This record gives sequence, C-alpha cells and structure tokens, in this order.
Amino acid sequence: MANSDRADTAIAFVYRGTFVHSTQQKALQILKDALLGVDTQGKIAFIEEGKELEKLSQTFGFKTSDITQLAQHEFFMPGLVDTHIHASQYSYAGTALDMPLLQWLNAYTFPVESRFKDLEFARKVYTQIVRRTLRNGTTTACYFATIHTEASLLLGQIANNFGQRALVGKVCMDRNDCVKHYKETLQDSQDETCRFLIPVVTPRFAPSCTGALLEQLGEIAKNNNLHIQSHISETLEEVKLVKELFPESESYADVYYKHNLLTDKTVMAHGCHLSDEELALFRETGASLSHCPNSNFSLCSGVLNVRNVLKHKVKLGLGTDVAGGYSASMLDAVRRALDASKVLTIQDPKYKTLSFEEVFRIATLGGSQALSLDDQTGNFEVGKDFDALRINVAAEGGPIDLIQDEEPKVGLNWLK
Ligand SMILES: Nc1nc2[nH]cnc2c(=O)[nH]1
Ligand SMILES: [Zn+2]
Repeated sequence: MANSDRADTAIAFVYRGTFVHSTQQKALQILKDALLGVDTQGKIAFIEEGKELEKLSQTFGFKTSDITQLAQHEFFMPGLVDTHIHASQYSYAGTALDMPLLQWLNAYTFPVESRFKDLEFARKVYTQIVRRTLRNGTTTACYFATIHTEASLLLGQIANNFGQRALVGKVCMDRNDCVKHYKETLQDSQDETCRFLIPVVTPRFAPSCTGALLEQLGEIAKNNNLHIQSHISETLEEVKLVKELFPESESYADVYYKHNLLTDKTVMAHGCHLSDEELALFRETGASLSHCPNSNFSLCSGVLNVRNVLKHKVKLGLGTDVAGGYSASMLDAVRRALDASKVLTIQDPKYKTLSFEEVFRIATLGGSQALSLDDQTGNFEVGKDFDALRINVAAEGGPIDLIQDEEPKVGLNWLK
C-alpha cells in the first residue's frame, strides 16, 4: 500500500528510536533513529528514518508532541515466537529429565497430562504458563494442550485474555498402552477436534495414533484449511518404532505425508534424525520444523543440523518444548540453539556455526514463517501487526552492566 493510502488510517502511536529486526535479506537489521507509526488497528503504518518526520507528520496527520521517544539504551524488537510448547507440562518443568523420550512420556508426561480433565488444575497451570511466557517476551506461542477439549478451550481463552497470540492444539491420540486411560477412541478424537473452535490439528506423534486417526485428522485439516502440529524424528528409538508401526511407509515423514498432514500450515517439532529425502519432502509441501534444542539436550534426543535444514530451504522456527525443555524462555532457546550449533562444529570443524544474528532471525521472523503467520507478525514491515518488545538494557536492577562510553551492543544479554 502506498503512503497516501495509508494516510487514510488514523495513527494511534508514533515511536522514535532504535528498531532491531530481521528481514529475508538481512539476518539482523538495526535501524537507528527510526520513526514507526501504528494505526488504530494496531498495524504498522510507516517505518522510516527520523529525518522524514516533517513529511510523515503531514502525510499521516500526527503532531510531533505525540511522539514517544525511546531512551538511549532502549530498542524495539519483534515479539518472540515459540513454535512448540506443551502448556500442560509446565507444572513439572525443570524436573524429571532422567530418561529418554519414550520412557519419559510414560513415566511422567501421560500421568500429569491426564490430570487436565480437572478444569481448576488446568486453569492454574495454563494461567501460569501464559503469564510466564509473556514475561519472557513470547508474544506468539504454538501450544500443545492435552486430549481434554474443555481444558484446551480454556487455554485459548486465557491466552486471549492476556493478549498473547496463541495457536492451541487439543492433543489427539487413540493409541497408548502405558497409561491406558489417557487416550481417546477414534470417534471421540475426531468429534472433539471438530468441536474445538480454532484448532491446530494435533496428532501427538505417529506412535500415539492409529493410521485411521491420522487419516481422519488429515481430512479435517484439509476440509477446514487448518494449522497442523506434531512431532517427528526426535529420537532414533522413536524412528525405529514408527518403522515397525507403519511398515508400508517409506519414512517417518512419509507417514504424515500419506495422511495429508504435511502441508504449508504444518509445523513439526524436532526433526533431528530426518534424512535429506525427508527434508526435501518438507520443502516440497511447505511444511516447517520447530527446533527445540533445550529438549534435544535434556532428553538426549539428538542435535538438529540447522545448516542442512536451511540448505534444503525448509521453514524453521525455535521452540522451548516445555517440559522436555526445562526452560519456558525463548532467550534460553536462542542460547541453546547456538550451543547445539557449536556442538556440531566441535564434532566437525568444517561445520559453519550459526551466528547470533541467524538465530535471532529464526526466533522471530523464522517462527512466524514456520507458523504461517508471517503476513501478520515476525518483523517491522508496513502492514504487519506492531507485535514488539521494548527492551531497556539499562533497566534499574536489570541483568546487564553497561560499560560507560561504549555504544550499546546487541547481544545475547538483553532479556533475562
Ligand atoms: N518432547 C516431546 N516429544 C514428544 N513426542 C510425543 N509427545 C511428546 C512430548 O510430549 N514431548
Ligand atoms: Zn513436544
């Protein structure tokens, strides 16, 4: 839209100062002394250099006295996007990390998740996780809830009340031999997914679902153009199990592909052990991956080769994967993603370690692309929602000690 068209929309806020974000071309762009206007719909009306003030105030009809000036040590950045987090597992985050995935699910996860039929318990945990992630700077989250529809709806309501952009999945699973009461019938899973208002179609992962359920979920997603989320190739043991359960499929990715669950609105967590052929299938279908390094280390699952994912041009976001990941902070996910990349460099010195700038992009713009929300959020482009964090690196009592007379640097320490 041209500025002259945008001028028709009333401006609600104008900010002047430093803006830090990512674009397709630049992993990290720092715009100093920029002017950003937000219209009454919360959308970015303009972002231009400060020297354009006169022209902008005439075009958009705001007074210079209306401008909010950021302080020297403040900047705006896009809200962080957590592309994979189990809201229902928050109550035991930071504990129970002494087993690999399949045993961990049976020993800790399923018993806790089965408690979410109790709406008061659900309200308590879901309120805490939404509050906590917002405090950590997560403005968009793609949540797994549990198999309980009412509690899953409650999570959506709580996120909405707190102003967090949330995709919420009622977990679907009609196969669970370990905690026998924590599963649904095929019919219930299908009916309850349809009853759920803004669902992300959420088969837990292939081992928890019969082929018949995967088929139904693929149909529901297709007929309603819905987002889809699940897990894939997190551990080698899981990959082997999927081979046994779905012998007719060529690969783990093929199981989802055959059931219409790999689409351009699909986000799959982990993918540590995907082959190049499977990555090519992701690229072809437009499906994306959520990299969850804290979880991958904590459950000893594997190390995702992010360079290879990017080389295959597969959309990629970051996830905390609470409670496989022990931290609900996306800043932690950024740090762990860098650690994971360094592990690969230690193993093979020719491996090009990810830069901080690249991981910043994956945590913001990459996440919004992975969730197919990049027309609304992810960076400061005109027409997108103004979805931002105002960072003050010199905040009273904050975690950073500034060295005087130095230019503020953008690094890993701006959020705690
Ligand atoms: N990390 C993780 N992996 C899974 N695979 C299937 N379910 C889960 C889960 O709850 N957490
Ligand atoms: Zn997960």
